[in-house]
Amino acid sequence: MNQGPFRARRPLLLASASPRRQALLAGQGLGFEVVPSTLKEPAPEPGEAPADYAARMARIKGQDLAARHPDKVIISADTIVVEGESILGKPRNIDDALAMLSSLSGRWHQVMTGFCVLHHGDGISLCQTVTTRVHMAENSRAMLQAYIDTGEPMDKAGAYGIQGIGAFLVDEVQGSYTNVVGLPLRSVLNCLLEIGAIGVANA
Ligand SMILES: Cc1cn([C@H]2C[C@H](O)[C@@H](COP(=O)(O)OP(=O)(O)OP(=O)(O)O)O2)c(=O)[nH]c1=O
Repeated sequence: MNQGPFRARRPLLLASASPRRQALLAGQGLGFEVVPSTLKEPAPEPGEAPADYAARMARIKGQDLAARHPDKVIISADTIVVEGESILGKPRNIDDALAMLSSLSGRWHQVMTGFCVLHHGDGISLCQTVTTRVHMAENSRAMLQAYIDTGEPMDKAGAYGIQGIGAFLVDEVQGSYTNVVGLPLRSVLNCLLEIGAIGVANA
C-alpha cells in the first residue's frame, strides 16, 4: 500500500486532539506522536487582530509541549472562524451553535488557522496564520436545526465541519481547503521540509 509521499526525518509531535489534523498529517506518510495541550485557551486581547490571536493560540499550545519535549519537532494549530468583527470558536451549547450558523448563513466569512513548528532544543520557532474565505449558502432555520441535531457542530470552530455533513452548508471556498478542516497542509509541510524535519519518501 502507498504510505504517502513524505517521511519524518526527525521525531515529530502533534500537539493537538483534533482527529482531522492527525488524519491530514498521517495521510502524507508521516509518523508522529500525539500529545494534546491541556492549557485553557485565553480569550482575545482587546484590539488583537484575529490572525494574531490564532497564531498566539497555536504558539501557546505548542510551547506547552515544546519545553517538555525539547528533542521533538512540535506541530500545533488553532482554527477560528471570523465573521465581521466577531471571532467564533467552538459553540458553548446548541443555542450558541444555532446563533453562529445563523450569522454565517448567506454570507462570506474567513477561516483562519494559526500553526507553529517548534523545536526547543534547536531554538526553532516558526508560526504563521493562513486564511481561507468561505461562502455559506442561505440555509433555513430548519436546515440548521437538523444539522445541529447530528451533533457534528459541537467540537468545531464556527459550529460546522466542511469535511463532514456540514459540506452542504458551503457553496464556495477561496484558498486552502485543508486550512478550513484545521491544518493548512501545504504550508505546514513546507515549514517541516524547510527545517529538514521531513523529507520526500525514497529521496
Ligand atoms: C471550520 C471548521 C473547523 N473544524 C475544526 C478544526 C479544529 O479541530 C476545530 C477548532 O478547534 P481548535 O481549538 O483549533 O482545535 P481542537 O480543540 O480541535 O484541537 P487542539 O486544540 O487539541 O489542537 O474546528 C473542522 O473540523 N471543520 C471545519 O470546517
